[in-house]
Amino acid sequence: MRVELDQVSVRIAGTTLVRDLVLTAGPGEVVGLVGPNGSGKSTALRCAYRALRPSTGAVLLDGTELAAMSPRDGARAVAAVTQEQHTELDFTVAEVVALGRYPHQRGGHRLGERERAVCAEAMRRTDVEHLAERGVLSLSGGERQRVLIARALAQESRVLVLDEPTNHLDVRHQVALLALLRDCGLTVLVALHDLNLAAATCDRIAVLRDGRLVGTGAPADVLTPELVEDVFGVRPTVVRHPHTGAPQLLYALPGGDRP
Ligand SMILES: Nc1ncnc2c1ncn2[C@@H]1O[C@H](COP(=O)(O)OP(=O)(O)OP(=O)(O)O)[C@@H](O)[C@H]1O
Repeated sequence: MRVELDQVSVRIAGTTLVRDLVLTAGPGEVVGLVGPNGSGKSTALRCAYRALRPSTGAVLLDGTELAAMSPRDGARAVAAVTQEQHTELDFTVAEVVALGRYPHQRGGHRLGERERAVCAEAMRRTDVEHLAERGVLSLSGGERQRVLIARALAQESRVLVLDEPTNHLDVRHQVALLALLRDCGLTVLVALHDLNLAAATCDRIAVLRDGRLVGTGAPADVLTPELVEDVFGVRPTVVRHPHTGAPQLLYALPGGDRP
C-alpha cells in the first residue's frame, strides 16, 4: 500500500509543528524519519495513523484520503506502535496481542483458529511467546515494547507506523526488530533516533528540522557529514559498513576520546 503525506501541515495553538510535508512510502518500502528532538517526527507520524488530523494537506492510502475512511477501515490499513501506548490494566500478553484483531472483529467474538494462529505468529516474530500468560504490567520496558509490536503485527495491516520502536530494546532485539521491519513486506514509516540503525534499515530517509523536510533520499545520499552537522550540530565521520556497505556514522567526543 502506498502512503502519501501530501503537503501536510499541523498547527496547534498558533504554532506550526509540521509545515508542508511531502513524503511518500511506496508499497513495501521502509521510510525512516530522523531529526533532532522536537523536529516534528512524532507529529508527522500521528497524522499517518490518524491520531491527528492535518491542519492542511492530507494523508493518502493508495490515493484514498485516510480521514475519509471509517475508523475500522483505517485501523485495518494502518497499525501503529507509538510512544504513548501503555496500558494501566493488567491484561496478559496474549490478551494485549489479541487486541490487534479488534478492527477485524464484529462485536466481542472469540478468536477463531486462524486469528489465534495470526497472534501466535506475531508473538513468535517478536520473541514474546514465552511471556503469553504474563501480565503486561510485570514486564520490562523492552518486553512490553515487543508486545506492542506483536499487537501491531497481529492487526495484519498493510502499513506499519512506528515511533522510536527501538526504545528500551537491547541490541539483539533492536537488530531483530529492524530486520523484521525490512523483511515484513509492509509499507513502513518509522521514526528513529539512531542514524546508524536508520541507515541499516531504511530504503529512504527523510530528515526533518523545525517541522520541515530538509533532505530525503537513500541513506548514503542523505547521511552526509555536512547534512548531519547542519541539522544535528554534530559532525560525524562517515564510513561504510565493511559487510553491507551501509553508511555508518562515528562521533568523536569534544576534547578527544579517551585513549
Ligand atoms: N499538542 C501540542 N501542543 C503544542 N506543542 C506541541 C504539541 N505536540 C507537540 N508539540 C511540540 O511540537 C514540536 C514537535 O514535537 P514532536 O513530538 O513531533 O517532535 P519529535 O521530532 O518527535 O521529537 P523527539 O525526537 O523529541 O521525540 C515540539 O516542539 C513539541 O514540543
